[in-house]
Amino acid sequence: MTRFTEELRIAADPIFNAIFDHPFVRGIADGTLRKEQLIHYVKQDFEYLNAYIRIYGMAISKCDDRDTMALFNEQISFILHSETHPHQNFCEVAGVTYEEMQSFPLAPSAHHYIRHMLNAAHEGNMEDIIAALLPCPWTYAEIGKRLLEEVKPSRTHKFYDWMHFYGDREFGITEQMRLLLDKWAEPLSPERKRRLKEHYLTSCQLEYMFWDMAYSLEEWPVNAMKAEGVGR
Ligand SMILES: Cc1ncc(CN)c(N)n1
Repeated sequence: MTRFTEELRIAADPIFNAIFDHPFVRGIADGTLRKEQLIHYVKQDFEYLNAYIRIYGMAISKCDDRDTMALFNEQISFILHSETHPHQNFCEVAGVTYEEMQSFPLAPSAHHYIRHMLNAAHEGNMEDIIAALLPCPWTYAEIGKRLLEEVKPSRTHKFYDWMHFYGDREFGITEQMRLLLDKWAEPLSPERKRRLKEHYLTSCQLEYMFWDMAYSLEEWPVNAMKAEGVGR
């Protein structure tokens, strides 16, 4: 029998392919990203990962077993203490400090993505939360692995650390989340499974939009938020 999460991955294949071909991901491969694009990405991703941590916290509040609590707790720690490294890589290439990149208002696509995950967490159960969170590690694990295979970066490649960080690691958490989602989805009705697929595919689309936001330096249409420091 096909795993539920395998069905999700198959349905998302065109989105994964569009992400691999996106100019930001191509720019990591050939080292051609501009300073402003790296800066926009880090500012937005810092806020995105803060939200992701909070959503793990919401998931813990709905948990009734210690193993799952421990998994989410480890992941929070991983984001806080390790996922700073790929950000540092982008900051070094852009010639800025990480501290300067923190606490900026959200751009529209980052805002949309965070609100989508928060909605799933507020309105749904554990399986809704995992379905919305899963594309985050899964897409990056595949991007990292593909880039390592394609580029075979030498130590002097600008984004050597970024590629190794994601290419070497993220399949572990992806597989652990997949096992949970497969288990929780198994007894559910076709209607509920459709809803989970919708959460997952929407997050995949928003992963694409996040890359696009960073590449195009996306901002709100009227510049009235930045000056006020609002928009999170
Ligand atoms: C938007 C986004 N998606 C995924 C990842 C990888 N954890 C990330 N850092 N940022």
